Amino acid sequence: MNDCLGWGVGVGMQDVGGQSQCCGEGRVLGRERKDTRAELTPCAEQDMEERGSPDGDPARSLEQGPEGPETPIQVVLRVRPMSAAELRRGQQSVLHCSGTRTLQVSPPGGGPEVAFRFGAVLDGARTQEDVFRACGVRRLGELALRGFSCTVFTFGQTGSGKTYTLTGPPPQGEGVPVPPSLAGIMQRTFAWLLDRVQHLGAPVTLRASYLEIYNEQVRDLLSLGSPRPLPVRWNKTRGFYAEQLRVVEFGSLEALMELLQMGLSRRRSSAHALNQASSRSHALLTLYISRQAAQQMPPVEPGEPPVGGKLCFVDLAGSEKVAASGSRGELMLEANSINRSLLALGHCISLLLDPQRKQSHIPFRDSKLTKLLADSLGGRGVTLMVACVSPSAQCLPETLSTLRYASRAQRVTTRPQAPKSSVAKHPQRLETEMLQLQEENHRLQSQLDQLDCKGLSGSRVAWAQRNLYKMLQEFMLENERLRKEKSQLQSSRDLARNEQRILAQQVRELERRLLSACHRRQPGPGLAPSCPCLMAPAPPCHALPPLCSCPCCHVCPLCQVPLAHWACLPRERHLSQVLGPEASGGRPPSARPPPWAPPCSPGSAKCPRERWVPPWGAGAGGGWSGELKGSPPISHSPWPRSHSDWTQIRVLAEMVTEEEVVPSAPPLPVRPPSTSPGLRGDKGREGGALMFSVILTQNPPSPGLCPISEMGWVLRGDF
Ligand SMILES: Nc1ncnc2c1ncn2[C@@H]1O[C@H](COP(=O)(O)OP(=O)(O)OP(=O)(O)O)[C@@H](O)[C@H]1O
Repeated sequence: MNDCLGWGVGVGMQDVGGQSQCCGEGRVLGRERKDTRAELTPCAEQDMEERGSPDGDPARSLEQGPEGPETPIQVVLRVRPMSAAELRRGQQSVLHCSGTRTLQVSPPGGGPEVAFRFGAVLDGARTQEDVFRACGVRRLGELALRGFSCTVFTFGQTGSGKTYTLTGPPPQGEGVPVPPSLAGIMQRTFAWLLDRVQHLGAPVTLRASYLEIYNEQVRDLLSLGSPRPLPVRWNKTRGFYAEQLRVVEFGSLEALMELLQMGLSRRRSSAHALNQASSRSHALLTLYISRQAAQQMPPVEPGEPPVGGKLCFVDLAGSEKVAASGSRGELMLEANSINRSLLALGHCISLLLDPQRKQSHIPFRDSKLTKLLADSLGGRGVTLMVACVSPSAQCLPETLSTLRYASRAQRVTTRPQAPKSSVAKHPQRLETEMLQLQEENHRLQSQLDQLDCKGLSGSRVAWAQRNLYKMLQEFMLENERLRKEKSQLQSSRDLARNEQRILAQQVRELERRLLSACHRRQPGPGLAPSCPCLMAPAPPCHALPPLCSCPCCHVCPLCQVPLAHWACLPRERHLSQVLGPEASGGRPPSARPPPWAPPCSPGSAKCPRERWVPPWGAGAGGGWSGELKGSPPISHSPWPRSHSDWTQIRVLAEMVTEEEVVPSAPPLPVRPPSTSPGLRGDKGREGGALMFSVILTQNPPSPGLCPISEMGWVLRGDF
């Protein structure tokens, strides 16, 4: 039997050496796909056909563009014979091959028959050699020699004959060789390839790698030491690949067979109810074929694929119902891992069927298996799938599942493309590629940054939320505290304003009384003071004769008691200091300095010998700098010259504040300031009443000139 499958990439059987190996009918598979796409088609008797090159030379196809034409995954169905155990149990066969491409399923109990159509259907009577030929693996080998990336993978439930199909039965005992007739597709392909290479007459370098995916870990079956997990990486030129995978160069069939045996012996397998030698991992053996002598080949950069084509054999672990296989413990874990990765593979295949989805995201990254098969399934490879099923009625559900899976897979297309030798690249193309790579690098970097931001923003958001909440709480407490403080300050301010108002009244009253006292001492015609509020004079007070009975005079200016009940105890002291002995009955203030007055030596020029005269009254020798607006200046000096002057100010200040005022240093006036703090008399209200204001600024023109300024005491108000 000749090879029976062909590929739309133009698997011309003109070989690399120019010899024709196989002639096909030249029917385009694209046209045939219409037939093969039908998942359930009426049975149609058709002989297995040889299909050769539809398009001729693949190199010509590649000239059509950067990517080859769309090529469907080829699917061959193999039905193994009933096993001895199944026959013993008297199980029926429910599968019947109808021609070379159609499988009929006859459910037990007389249900409706269903048929599946594939590229080739091989029943249990077919030999290993038949399978090898029917699968057209030699054509794949030719493509690999031309630089294409080709994959053969077996698929099916556990015990359906996948490993048998690819590598033949396991040895029956130690040292018992497997008969050559039972050799699987792989050994046959190896033999063909080595023979082919020998007859090429051109240098070819062959290398091999072998890995398994066991419990989602990639392990190197050809590693020098014990297999250890390998990371799966991706780059643009190579796609997904297992990093640090050992690639072994070989030059003979024996060497390659040894590598195969080495890998098979290392691969994980166990016994369960459905298979005595069940593979517990997916195994991938890859042959790298380079049309250059090893010496001519450029050194392989890390992450760079070996130059040339490749031929990959994938023996998938079987899907398994643990209830049926009776797997427990580790076996069950393995089964779960196997089923998960097969599910991911099936998902990718389903998505690849949708032409629109194919352009978008296919979740190859969902498992190591789909990563490593990404190029074979949806990329630039040429792919053959051998679906294996058991004919037993007991396996029918799994068999139907495999058939549906395979039917879907054969609708998946790839765009085979031969990798170019890096040395043959045109400089301009290299430059373009470099720019593309740089662009991609930037894009990936920005994606990574975004991911970082997102990834970090999640934790940062949580952190910020926690901290913001704490901060908010603190702010609320602070706010509450500030509110309380503010309301306290406001009430203090109101109190102070009240106090200030009262003090102002007191000062006014004092001024009036002082004025009255002065008038009494210096009586003159027509000088009787009139009340600023123009009311009639009030009855005499027990301390001072009130000037009037206006409301502003109803409070004692000294002790703030209503005048009618005035019993001001400190008035004597105040009055004696301010008004002199005539009013208080004691010593005059000038002769009796207050206790805070700075000491002065008798006879000193600065010693206040004269009696203090208020600015509004003529003084003998000293005076206050305050000016009486609207009146001629009374003071001889524009600035207080002596301690007594300041003393009087303090007395006034004390009377205003009702507190003792202690200057920090005695005043030493040197020169009059340009803008001096002072006591200004102002003619205030209508009616010509006298109003005075004391403005004591905190910024004296020169330090030391104003003791009150030095005290930092500021009083601003109307008197
Ligand atoms: N075509 C066949 N002819 C004869 N025996 C076969 C055939 N196919 C499979 N067998 C036998 O069936 C049993 C199971 O086969 P195999 O181990 O290849 O199944 P499998 O699909 O690889 O199972 P698993 O997925 O568990 O590894 C083996 O004993 C094998 O020799």
